[in-house]
Amino acid sequence: MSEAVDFERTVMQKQDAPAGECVFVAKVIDGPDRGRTLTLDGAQPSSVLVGQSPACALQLTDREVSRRHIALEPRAGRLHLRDLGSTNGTYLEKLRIIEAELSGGEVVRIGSTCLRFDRMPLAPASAPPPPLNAFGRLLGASPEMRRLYPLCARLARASIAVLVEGETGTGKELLAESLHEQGPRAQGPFIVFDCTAVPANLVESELFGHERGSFTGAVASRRGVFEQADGGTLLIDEIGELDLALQPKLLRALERSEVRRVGGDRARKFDVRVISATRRNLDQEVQAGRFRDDLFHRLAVARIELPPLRRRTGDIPRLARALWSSMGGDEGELPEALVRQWNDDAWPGNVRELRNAVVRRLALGEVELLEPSDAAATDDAVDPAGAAQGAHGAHDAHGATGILEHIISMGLPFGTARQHVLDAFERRYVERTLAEHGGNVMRAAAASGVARRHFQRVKSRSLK
Ligand SMILES: Nc1ncnc2c1ncn2[C@@H]1O[C@H](COP(=O)(O)OP(=O)(O)OP(=O)(O)O)[C@@H](O)[C@H]1O
Repeated sequence: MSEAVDFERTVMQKQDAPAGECVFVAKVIDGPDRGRTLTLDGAQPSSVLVGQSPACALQLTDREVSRRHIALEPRAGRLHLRDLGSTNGTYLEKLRIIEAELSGGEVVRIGSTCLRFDRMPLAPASAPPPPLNAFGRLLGASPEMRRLYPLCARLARASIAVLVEGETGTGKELLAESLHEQGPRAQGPFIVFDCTAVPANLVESELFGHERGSFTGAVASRRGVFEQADGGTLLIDEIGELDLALQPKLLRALERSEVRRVGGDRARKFDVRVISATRRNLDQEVQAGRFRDDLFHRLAVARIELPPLRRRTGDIPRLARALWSSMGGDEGELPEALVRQWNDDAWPGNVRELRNAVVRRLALGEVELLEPSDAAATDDAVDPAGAAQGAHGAHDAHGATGILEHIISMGLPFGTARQHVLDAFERRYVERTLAEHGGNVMRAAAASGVARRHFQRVKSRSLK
């Protein structure tokens, strides 16, 4: 392979392929598994794998192929191919590739195996996705979301372990909760454990519980999240962050359906459905030896990958309007121009970021009405760095800077100007937090980290 050209990160894409409903067939045309095929019809819940591991949809015996070598995912008439950090690389003709958009007819080499990818029109018998606009509280009518719903419905009824994958803010927790709510365990508890939310030395006792005196600070016995979730569902969030040393203990607990509290000697049985979620690419984590293959199999009996918001065709305006109404906004008061602007934004924080934008708009309406050109002029003068931000970050900065500029330009004495800024901040903070918590003062106070009475006082003062 001396003549191969290596790229740091390469996205190959043929320009001439027509989009549309189709299936892709991957066929091994050379190598020890010659003749084997894999059909990808887009009905898969997430990307499918090719490699030596039993987790792979196309399992190869080729020793030069990594356990998880490539991932394949049909996307809008093309096949997205991703190398999963393989040892020997993935080659399209002589180019070593990291990612590629295939449109059919390509031959890809992994190890000593050659795969040919053919694209075929979808048989007419294949029905279009059913016209569902949501699964539980997870909204979205894009084809990318709709194709997940039938699987979600089936998984809700089952009790098998599910791994939910997706970027931050794509709704992994909401999906897990919806799976719980739509299934037979709905009456049981839904417990969320976030592997990043507690210090590393406490993760074990949070998961499995502890007995009194088992470590400094263990003043009382405590049930772990498995015991708490008994009869219901446990969401283990950010599973990719779980310390390698703890992974065998979790595996054992799942295999035996029992936990032993830290410092305890009695095994306690549990009846829990486990859903795990991750922002990381767990295939790559397994490949890199940071996540155990056996635990992965236990957790990922089924996999669902939530697409990023930017890939959900038509969902941004729909979600914006639905979120606006659900938070008490009057229909028709969300300006079309703003919805169009949002539709063009990238939303790296996905639905969470869009939701926050809607909340902000509801609470701060008139501030965000600043014309972008006026705001940009002000912003550049005050904060040159602001101009370098992405469209979204810049937009965020304009609101705050706009208020400050406005107050400063009033020519008030320092003390009075500062008081105005504080008043404006308090008013907007209270409005926004209340809007985020459906007007419930108790929950808004808890989210703000202050006592309810204090929050109520600030609210009375600032919203009078
Ligand atoms: N499809 C959706 N419909 C309605 N609301 C959604 C949807 N997806 C996400 N949300 C909302 O966006 C916010 C973020 O969702 P969630 O916490 O489930 O994302 P996540 O993928 O678990 O994020 P993270 O990886 O950062 O933990 C929540 O307020 C959730 O209710």
